[in-house]
Order: sequence, then C-alpha cells, then structure tokens
Amino acid sequence: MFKYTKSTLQLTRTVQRSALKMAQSRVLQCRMYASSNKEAPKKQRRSLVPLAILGIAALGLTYYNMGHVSKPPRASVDPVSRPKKDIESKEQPLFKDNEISVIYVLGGPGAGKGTQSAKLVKEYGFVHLSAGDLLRAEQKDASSKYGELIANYIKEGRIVPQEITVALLRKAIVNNYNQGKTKFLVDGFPRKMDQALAFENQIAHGKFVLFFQCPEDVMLHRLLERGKTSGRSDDNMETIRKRFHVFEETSMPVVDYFEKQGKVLKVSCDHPVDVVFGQVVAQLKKEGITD
Ligand SMILES: Nc1ncnc2c1ncn2[C@@H]1O[C@H](COP(=O)(O)OP(=O)(O)OP(=O)(O)O)[C@@H](O)[C@H]1O
Ligand SMILES: O=c1ccn([C@@H]2O[C@H](COP(=O)(O)O)[C@@H](O)[C@H]2O)c(=O)[nH]1
Repeated sequence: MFKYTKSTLQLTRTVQRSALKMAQSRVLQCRMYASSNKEAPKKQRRSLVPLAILGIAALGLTYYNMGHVSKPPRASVDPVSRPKKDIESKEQPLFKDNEISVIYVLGGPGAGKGTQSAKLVKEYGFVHLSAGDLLRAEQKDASSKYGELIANYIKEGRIVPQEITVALLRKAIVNNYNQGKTKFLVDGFPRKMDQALAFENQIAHGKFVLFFQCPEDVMLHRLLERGKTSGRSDDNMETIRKRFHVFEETSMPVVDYFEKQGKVLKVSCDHPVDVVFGQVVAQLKKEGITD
C-alpha cells in the first residue's frame, strides 16, 4: 500500500505538471485568437478536452493523496541487525525453511496458548515468542515511541499495526538464532492476514499452526479468573468481548488460510492442562516435530 501511495504521489505530480503546461499553451492560443479578433475554430475548442481531462485527473489524484499520504508508524525496533543473507534477495524471507522451524500457536483469547507453549519449552526446548508479551514489553519500554499506541490498541482488543509486531518478532528471532536456537513457537500470531503475509514473505514460512479450539464460555471464565491477578488492561468483560469479536472476524480467516495449505493441527482445549498437552505432543509427533 505504501509503495502504491508513493507512486501515486509521483503520478499526481506528473499529471499536475502536464495539466499546467497544457493550460499555459492553451492560454497563449486564446490570447492569440483574442488579439486577432477571431473566434477560436472548432478544432481548437475540441483540443481543450484533453486539458479538462488532465485537470480532473490532477484534482482527483490530489484528493486521493490527501487521504493516503500519512504513513503508519515504523516500529522503534526497526532496523535490526540482520544476518548477511537478508540483503541477498528481497524476495526471499530472512530464513530459509531448513534454517529455522516456526510453529504458530493460535486460538481464542484464554484458550491456553501461553500455558501449553510454556510446557513445550520445558519438554522440547522450543523458544516461546508471544506476540502479546513482546508488545507489552515494548509498551513498557520508556524509549519506545509506540508505548501509547500499543497500550490503546491492547485496551481496545484491536490488532496493533503489523509493522510493529513483525519487527519485534524479527528482532527476537534473529537474537535467538544468533545464539543457536532454531525452533520457535510464535504464540498469538499471526492474528490478521496482513501479519501472516508480511511474516511469511519477510521472515520465515510457518511449518504448522497449533490451533487451540475452545468454547467461548470456557475462555471467558478463564480470562475473568486470570483478570483477578494478571493486571492486564484487557482481562475485563468489556475488552474480552471485543477480543472475541476480533478473533472471529480477523483471526479465523488466518486459520482458514493455513488450513487450506494443510498446516493446521487442531487441539481441543476444554480439558485439564495435562490432557491438552497430551494432544499437543501427539499432534507434533505425528508430524515428526517431536520424538
Ligand atoms: N486447560 C486448562 N484448564 C484450565 N485452565 C487453564 C487451562 N489452560 C490455561 N488455563 C488458564 O486459563 C488462563 C488463560 O490461559 P493462557 O494465558 O495460557 O491463555 P492464552 O490463550 O495464552 O490467552 P491470551 O491469548 O489471552 O494470552 C490462565 O489463567 C491459565 O492458567
Ligand atoms: O500479533 C498481535 C498479538 C497481540 N496483539 C495485541 O495484544 C493483545 C493481547 O494479546 P495476547 O496474545 O492475548 O497476549 C491482543 O488483544 C492485541 O490487542 C496484537 O495487536 N497483535
């Protein structure tokens, strides 16, 4: 979208310049007819049509740009130090499929993604990267210019602009990779299609989605319980309702997208923690991810 906006700005300038030039030459012609007291011939009047079209195009493009020039914020974490291969090709994600394994962990708010991810870290040595945790840390970082923006999005249960979250994840993955870690659980991400595409194009392809299915009333109960001690600005009835809505409307299409690629491993999470974990391990074993 931003490349497009940049090119429409250039186009606008070109059209404006052409319209101006043409207008100047038409004014000159009109003056010539006026001074010779002749009526402009029909052909000359017709030649005003392209000028009118150019004028309308210039006005239209100017109006369009007025609504699109503001760029979204770039994450304060950007740019990060990238491995050399990052600059080899802009078309390739930062990491090739044989360099790191990324498993996305998705499910409704309170489905138990964090709880199960922590168990996988302990038992199988994954690196757990929770997009929500990364955003909350960035929010608390006094040097970040996005603290307030992130706080507002989280309080409203909305999805923070993908540039910020993708940059935070990239930084965390690169840091861990540079320490020899290659297995990542990316928890609570991607929960919007633009995030999914940005991450897959720029960073790495997800191997699987571990998808936690959970009835809404169970998730609501868990979140309200968690809210008694979590201190989270979004663990309250009003925001939870918004988060459920965003999950259905915005995040489920992401699950469907990966489902079509045969990458979704489903787990039913309305069971005790260890029972859910048994399903998780069974699913990963089936795919040869854990032994
Ligand atoms: N299987 C389970 N049975 C009962 N309680 C659970 C279970 N799994 C998690 N919980 C509890 O539910 C709450 C939410 O769990 P958790 O934080 O893991 O969910 P989440 O999906 O990561 O949530 P969010 O998306 O809001 O971060 C926690 O208080 C956790 O202890
Ligand atoms: O990719 C993401 C992940 C999270 N958010 C925001 O954070 C909160 C909390 O996320 P949890 O996974 O429940 O910790 C979420 O409601 C979003 O507001 C985000 O914007 N993008």
